[in-house]
Formats: sequence, C-alpha cells, structure tokens
Amino acid sequence: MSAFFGHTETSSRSTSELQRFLGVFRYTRRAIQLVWQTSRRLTLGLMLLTLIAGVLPAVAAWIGKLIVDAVVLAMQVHQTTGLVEYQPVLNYLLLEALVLIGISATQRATAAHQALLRALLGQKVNVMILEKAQTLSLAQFEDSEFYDKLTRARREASVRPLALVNKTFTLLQNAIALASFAFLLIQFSPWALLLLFVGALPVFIAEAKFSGDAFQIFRRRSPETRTQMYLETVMAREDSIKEVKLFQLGPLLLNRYRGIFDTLFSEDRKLILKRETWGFILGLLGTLTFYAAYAWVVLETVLGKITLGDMTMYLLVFRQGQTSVSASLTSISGMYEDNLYLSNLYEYLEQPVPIEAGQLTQGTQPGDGLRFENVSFTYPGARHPALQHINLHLKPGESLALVGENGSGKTTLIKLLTRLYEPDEGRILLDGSDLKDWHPQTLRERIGVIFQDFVRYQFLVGENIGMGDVAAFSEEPRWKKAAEAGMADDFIQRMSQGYHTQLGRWFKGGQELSGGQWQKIALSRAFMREKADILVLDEPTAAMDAEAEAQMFEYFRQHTLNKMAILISHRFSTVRMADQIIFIEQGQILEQGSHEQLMVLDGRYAHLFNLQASGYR
Ligand SMILES: Nc1ncnc2c1ncn2[C@@H]1O[C@H](COP(=O)(O)OP(=O)(O)OP(=O)(O)O)[C@@H](O)[C@H]1O
Repeated sequence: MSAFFGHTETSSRSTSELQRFLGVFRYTRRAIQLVWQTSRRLTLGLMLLTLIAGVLPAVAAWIGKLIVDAVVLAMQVHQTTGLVEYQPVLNYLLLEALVLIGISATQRATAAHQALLRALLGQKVNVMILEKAQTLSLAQFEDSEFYDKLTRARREASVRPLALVNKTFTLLQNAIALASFAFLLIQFSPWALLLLFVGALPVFIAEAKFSGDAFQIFRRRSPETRTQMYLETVMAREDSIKEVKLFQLGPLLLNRYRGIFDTLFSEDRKLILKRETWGFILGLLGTLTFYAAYAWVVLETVLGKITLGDMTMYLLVFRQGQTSVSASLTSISGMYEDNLYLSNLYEYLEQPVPIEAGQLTQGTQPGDGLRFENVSFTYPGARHPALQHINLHLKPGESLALVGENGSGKTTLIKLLTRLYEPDEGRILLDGSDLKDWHPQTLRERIGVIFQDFVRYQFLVGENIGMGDVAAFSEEPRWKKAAEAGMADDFIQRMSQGYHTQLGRWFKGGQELSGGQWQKIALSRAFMREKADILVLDEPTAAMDAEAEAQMFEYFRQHTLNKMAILISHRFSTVRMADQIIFIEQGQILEQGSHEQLMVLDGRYAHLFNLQASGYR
C-alpha cells in the first residue's frame, strides 16, 4: 500500500486529508439546488424512480428464492405422491417477470429524466457563466489566471452538476438496495454483511485517490489546454487561415499542437494505467471475498441449515450487494471528482465583481466638459506606466486629436475615459464630477466609442449598425440615418439585400466587406448613439482612403457641434482639423495646443507634420 500512496501517513495528516476529502462534498447541496431550480418536476420524478429502482432488485431476489423453494417442494410432492403442482411456481415466475419489466421501465424512465435535465441544466449553467462574464471588468479578462478559470468552468462545468446529482441519486438507490439486501442477508449472518463491505473498500480508496489526481492534472494543465484551443482556432478559422496558408505555418503550428498532446497524453497514460492496474488488483479482493462467501453459503446448504432457495437468494443478494457497495463507493469517489470540478465553476461564479456605486446623472458643473487631472495609470503586472500625469480639458463643442507613436498610450487614455480601467492616480471629471461618481448607465449613454479593433459582428448589415444603440437596435430608419453619416449608405444600397444582407462568412449567404467598408460600418455604429455627447474615434479611419477620412472628419465636426469629439489618427491631414491636439510620447504629454500653435512651437509635432506633408507632395 505504501508504494501506492508513496509514503506512510501520520494520523494528523490523515485527519486533515479526510477533512479536505469531506470538505469537497460541500458543492453537492448546491448542485442539487441547481438541479431543483432547473426543473422541480424532473427532479422529483428522478427521486421517485431512484426509490423504486432501489427496492426492486431485493424484491426480485426474494421472488427468486420463492421460485426455487416452490420448485424443490413441487419435486418432493411429485416424488412422494406423483402429483404435478405447476401453479405456484408459474405464479412466482409471472411475478418475477413483472418485477423485471418494472426494473427495465424504471431504468428507461430514469435515462429519459436524466437526458432532459442534462439539456436544461447545460443551458442554465452556460447562461450563468455568460451572465457573469457580462459583469466582469476588462482587466479580469486580460488576467490569464482568471481566464483559465473561465475556460475550465466553460469546458467542464455545464455537465458536472447533473453528473453530481445523478451520482447522488445512484448512491441513494444503491443505499436503499443495500439496506434491503442487508435485511435479507443479516438473517444468514451479520458477518456476511461485514464481508460484503470490507471486500469493496480497497477499490474505493484507490478510486478516490485517482480522481483527486486526475483533477489536479486537469487544473494544472489548463494553460496547455488553452494553447491547444487557440492553435485549433488559428488553424481552422477563416480570419487567420489566409496568413497560415501564405506563410505556410500549417506544419509548424500542427507540430506545436501535436507536441502539447504528446506531453499531456503520456501523463494521461500513466494515470490511466496506474488507475486500472490498481483497480484490477484491489478488485480481486472483492472477487475473493465473494467466493469465500459462496463457499460458506454452499457449506451451510449442504449441512441442511438453509434451503436451496435460500442459497440461491443469498448468493444473488451477496453478488448484487457487492455490486451495489462498489457502485456506491464509485459514486462517492465520482462525486468527489465532480465536486472538485464544480468548485471551479463556483470559484468563477463567485469572482468578486467590481462595484460601480456611482449615482450621479448630472455633474456639479454642467457644461464644464471633460477634464483629466494629473492622471497616471499602469497596467496590472506591467513594469512601466502606460500614462503619466495627464492633464487636459475638453469643452462641449470642441474636438481633440491624440497623436503619438505606436504604444505611446493613446488607446489607454480612451480606456480610462470609458472606465474600462481606473486611474491609479489623479481624477477624470465630467461636468465637474469624478467619473467614479457617475451612474454607470448615464455615463455609457453619454459616451460613444469606436475602437480600432471594433467588432465585426456576423449579423445583418443593419444590425451591425444598430448595435450602436441597443434601444434602437432594430429601427431601420435610424440605421439608414447613421449609415449616411458614416458614409456607408452608398455601398449598403448596392448590396444584394440592402440593409438586410448578412455579413461575414460564418453563416449561409454571408458577404464579406473590405477593410474600409467595415470601418464605415463601425463609424455608422458610432453615429447611432445620438444621445452621446462625447464621441471617440480610435483610428477607425485607418483603412479608409485619405479623402474619405478628411470628408468623414469634416462631417463629424459639423454634426457634433455641441458635442466633444476625440480622434486618434496617424494622419496629420485630419489631425490638423481638430481644435486641440495632444502629442503623447511614452505615456506623457509632450506638446499640447492647436495645429497653428504646435507648428509655431516647431517641436515633434511640427517635425512629423512636415515629414508627412512632404511625403504627400
Ligand atoms: N491590456 C494591456 N495590458 C498591458 N499593457 C498594455 C495593454 N494594452 C496596452 N498596453 C501597453 O501600454 C502601452 C500603451 O498602449 P496603447 O494601446 O495605449 O498605445 P497606443 O498609443 O494606442 O498605440 P497605437 O498607436 O499602436 O494604437 C503600450 O506599451 C502597450 O504595450
């Protein structure tokens, strides 16, 4: 045994191991609650079937005994009197057949209940996972440890709650069956009962140990599993296959994919072989105890202490009892495993959600606009700050352009403004009040943002635009108005089904758009937000031709008279149109002012502007 467990355990250690083992069952109650909430009728049905299925085998064994005894009696009667008494035996046979039909009907009904519950529960848990995802912050999604938790929860947890409940019921069923077998067996000898339990114990201990190991492996390897999933996506998705083909990345990626599998598989193989070998060896103990009991019962029958009917019954009861004990113990160790997996689901569901406690729907100085006061921010885990001591003021009706090299912090500034992250230092004020104090809903309604990596929804063209304002998601006249502003109306009109054309390649009849066309869709989405008075465009025009970009920005300025507009662009021909320009370098404001002021300053902005202008000449 010590080779199996690797070391001898001290008693205090075994106590804490036992506590840990029992502690893991705490999710059983919650899983049952979850199943109960999913469907009371099905859960009750399942419980009832469990009870019936628990009692019927003992009844069948009891009738079996009556049949044999009736046969023996009939044989004796026939030998002594010559009479043939079929009737009692036939009656018992009929009864036994009915009980067996009952058993098979309960099995089918149980399977049907389980299948229905599985579908309902899978959906419920998936919705819970997705609902929770909506409440989490962007920073949580970017944290790889948290992301692992989410992946683990999504992969396994939707089937685990039902598995756990099924096992709980199986345990209950086996416990009932065992109680009824025990009732019959104890009349033979209490020792036989003890033998029954002792024979099954080693298998159980092995099972519990190995399921714990399997879970630890599952948990530890989730980064590898995630890499596998990622490689599958890269090699089999339409948006990456282009590059994979042209760069001939297939073999390289496949090799990496195979490599991960090989490492994981060799670990799996070790565990499987160990599990099954020990299962067999320890299972032998069970077989041995069965044959010991067999010999004992046979001996008692030969000695005439019990009838032939009793012998058949006891043997049947002992064998089925043994199956029930090992099934119960396997259920328990399986429950242990399911509980471990479920702990993962609940760890995810109980992940603290950032509290957005603000209540303001109006600022203390309406009309003051947007202010950054000494704002600094470092990404979690990053060594250098992404933004440092940012100060700016943008009044209603003004436009601001952010320029700077790649990675200088422009998008980060927008992420802070939209509260996807909180500043580490300083404050961001809207109409005189800290963004933190604003009601999140009001704030979201006031800000319209299109990021450079905006989402290309595989929905209808119109819906892609409608996404900009969920309240008007399906309002066709609004789609059109926004599309006109975003310069998308022309090409949409020319599409096969106009605003009802399906976009993307995922679904039947979907049409793909060019990069610039997608950007026009994204821009139109921004124009859907009629109520928003802060409009942010983070390089949404990079794929458009220069003329379209200038035209768009001009339109944008005209239609955002009392609004605040923030634009990130690498094109100085557009940037120059903004009232205020901020040049950011390595997270700090290097230069700030209007185009004219910055040109007079003759610094970095003027240098880059002239560089680009000479390129155009
Ligand atoms: N989610 C993130 N986690 C950690 N660091 C990040 C994250 N996003 C950006 N950074 C880092 O913060 C810095 C600023 O990035 P940001 O995206 O704000 O640059 P940018 O000025 O918008 O660049 P570009 O012109 O390329 O869009 C960069 O050094 C980048 O590596």
